[in-house]
Amino acid sequence: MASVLVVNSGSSSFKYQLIDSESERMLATGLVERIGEAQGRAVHTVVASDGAEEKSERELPIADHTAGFAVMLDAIADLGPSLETHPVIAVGHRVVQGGARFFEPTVITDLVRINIDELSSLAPLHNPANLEGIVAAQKAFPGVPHVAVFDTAFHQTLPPAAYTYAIDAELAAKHRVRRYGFHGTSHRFVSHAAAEFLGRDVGDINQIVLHLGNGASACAVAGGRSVETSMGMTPLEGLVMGTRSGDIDPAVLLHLQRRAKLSIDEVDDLLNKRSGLLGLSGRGDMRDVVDASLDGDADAALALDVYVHRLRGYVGNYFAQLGRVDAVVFTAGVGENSPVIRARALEGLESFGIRIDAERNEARSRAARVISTDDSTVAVLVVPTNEELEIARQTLAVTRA
Ligand SMILES: Nc1ncnc2c1ncn2[C@@H]1O[C@H](COP(=O)(O)OP(=O)(O)O)[C@@H](O)[C@H]1O
Ligand SMILES: CC(=O)OP(=O)(O)O
Ligand SMILES: [Mg+2]
Repeated sequence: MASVLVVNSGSSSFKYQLIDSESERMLATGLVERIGEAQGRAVHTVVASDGAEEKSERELPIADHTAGFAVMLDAIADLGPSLETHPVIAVGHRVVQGGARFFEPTVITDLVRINIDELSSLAPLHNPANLEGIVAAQKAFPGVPHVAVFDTAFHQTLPPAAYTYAIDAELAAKHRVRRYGFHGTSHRFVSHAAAEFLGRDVGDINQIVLHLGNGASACAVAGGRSVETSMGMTPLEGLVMGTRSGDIDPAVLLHLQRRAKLSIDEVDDLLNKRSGLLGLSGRGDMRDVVDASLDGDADAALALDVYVHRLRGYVGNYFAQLGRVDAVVFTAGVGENSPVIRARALEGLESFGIRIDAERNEARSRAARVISTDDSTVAVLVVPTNEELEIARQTLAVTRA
């Protein structure tokens, strides 16, 4: 039974999944992290057909992504699954920025690699890392097609009114400054899964999808098409995130450069890596912020207030953009696991047709579920995302076409 390898590369880490190409079952998943540091770490989990998981962990220096792929291959050889029984027939890569060039999953040729590299200026934190993963994976699996699946692709349907920044039009066009939107693979997967759960045709309903992970974005999906989303030219715009500020008055950056004498790189680092929940509370992980707030930590409480305030603003905005909303859907780490954030995001919105059922919201489950009351006119759902499965599907679709 053939398999597809899905790779999601970050700057000093990559995550992977091996997925059976017929049954779509996850055969193994893993994480190689702290690449380039004195001590790296690799976690490999084999998933048996009954769902039982066997996890193993190694600490060792991992010089670069190529070395990381060798570590992954060793783990697979030592612990399974057997690549003789499950030969890898294609590799799917998450690529964050596809610009205005890539709207579809794309087989990676030399030219495509050059284009992804060239788009790095529009996603300086993500595309260089994605490319490193591609180069290393092509070395490790030379004989099979490699396919890039772009975070931006689902948002190709944004209307000009949603993707245009109100700045000098010529300058913007010259430097490709516009909103692209991200997390599209997740928004596509989740909006389709939500429609299926509701027994509705995705083309017939309007949804607000809230992808709340480390990175977070909201998406207004009308009839299966993205019509508005909260991330912009880069994944920095929009919601408050683990370490990213989200929306901010651009004049703040100018002020900090002039008055605090921060360099451009320091401002970049501040907004992307030292802001959001981390900047406000000293904690970037939502679980820690919620716990600290329950312990009476005032900074953590304010961080939550700011996070929820921004989120509610986007929900209201997208109600106005869509006119009619059939479902609000929570997904990703925070969206799937935090009843308190879900409740606070939508409390007091009865006049919008939203009523959360407290008991349903608190119930723990890994399956798609409804958390609104039966008389809520808008269905509120929790739908687990699965970007890797979506990437595997799109990868296979391209290679089979
Ligand atoms: N039970 C929980 N309550 C609140 N937040 C949670 C819970 N479980 C996970 N999270 C949060 O989810 C976030 C990670 O989401 P995830 O989608 O895995 O991120 P990413 O894929 O972007 O790395 C973290 O901030 C983590 O704290
Ligand atoms: C695009 C983006 O923000 O991705 P992530 O949430 O994985 O950081
Ligand atoms: Mg994620």
